[in-house]
Amino acid sequence: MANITIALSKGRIFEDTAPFLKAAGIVAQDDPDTSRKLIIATNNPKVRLIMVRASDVPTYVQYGAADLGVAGKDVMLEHGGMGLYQPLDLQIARCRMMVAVPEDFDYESAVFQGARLRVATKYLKTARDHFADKGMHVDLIKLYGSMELAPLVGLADAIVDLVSSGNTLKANQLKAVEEIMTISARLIINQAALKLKREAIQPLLEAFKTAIKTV
Ligand SMILES: Nc1ncnc2c1ncn2[C@@H]1O[C@H](COP(=O)(O)OP(=O)(O)OP(=O)(O)O)[C@@H](O)[C@H]1O
Ligand SMILES: O=P(O)(O)OC[C@H]1O[C@H](OP(=O)(O)OP(=O)(O)O)[C@H](O)[C@@H]1O
Repeated sequence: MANITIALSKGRIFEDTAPFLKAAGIVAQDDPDTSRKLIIATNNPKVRLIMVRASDVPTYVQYGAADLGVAGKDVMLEHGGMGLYQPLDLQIARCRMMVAVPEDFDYESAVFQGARLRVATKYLKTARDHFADKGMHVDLIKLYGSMELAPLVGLADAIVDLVSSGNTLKANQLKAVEEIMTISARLIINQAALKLKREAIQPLLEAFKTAIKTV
């Protein structure tokens, strides 16, 4: 069997992917949340995990530094998906991409009046497409995290960010005003690797597919 490298990010993607790996007979030898190792061996000497930033997962897989990976739809939309197969929606790390504003901001009126809003986000492509579809002119401000802060300190009128429980919005006196799309994480595969290492990858793919219903 060929050697297989799987790119994951620590935290929820690693935790939610672990049951799928287990279903394929793969168990990590270290916990990435406590270990500083970036390459993690598994019980299978032919399979290793690499731990990268969530938004870097598709890049590692695109260039073949990893054969497989797990990445959110949010990340895939920003990346573009070039050179990648996305055969499975694993239905993990589920959340929603939303537009949010301060609780006392009348978003409907602002949209109706054609106000030019400043929108802070990490998700430039998704936000650009969303507001273009609505025919709205917005000024996008790129941030790398903690978007919820931007409207509180006058950096932006609105944000585009992920929402799950809604607790982060609530804790910062923000409200969701539009859902852009639902988000979940996908298995991604390097297209060349799938052809060259099909024998090793196909059983993994099958195990992941079966596990979607049970995990
Ligand atoms: N609150 C949430 N609930 C459920 N899933 C989420 C939530 N926030 C993000 N996700 C999903 O989990 C993925 C990984 O999130 P994580 O917080 O680990 O990385 P990140 O901080 O968004 O990325 P990066 O480290 O590259 O900046 C996201 O790409 C998204 O698909
Ligand atoms: O609706 P909630 O359940 O409060 O979740 C929403 C929060 O979750 C994500 O951040 P995350 O916890 O991943 O922090 P990070 O982006 O800084 O890693 C997202 O960017 C929101 O801030």
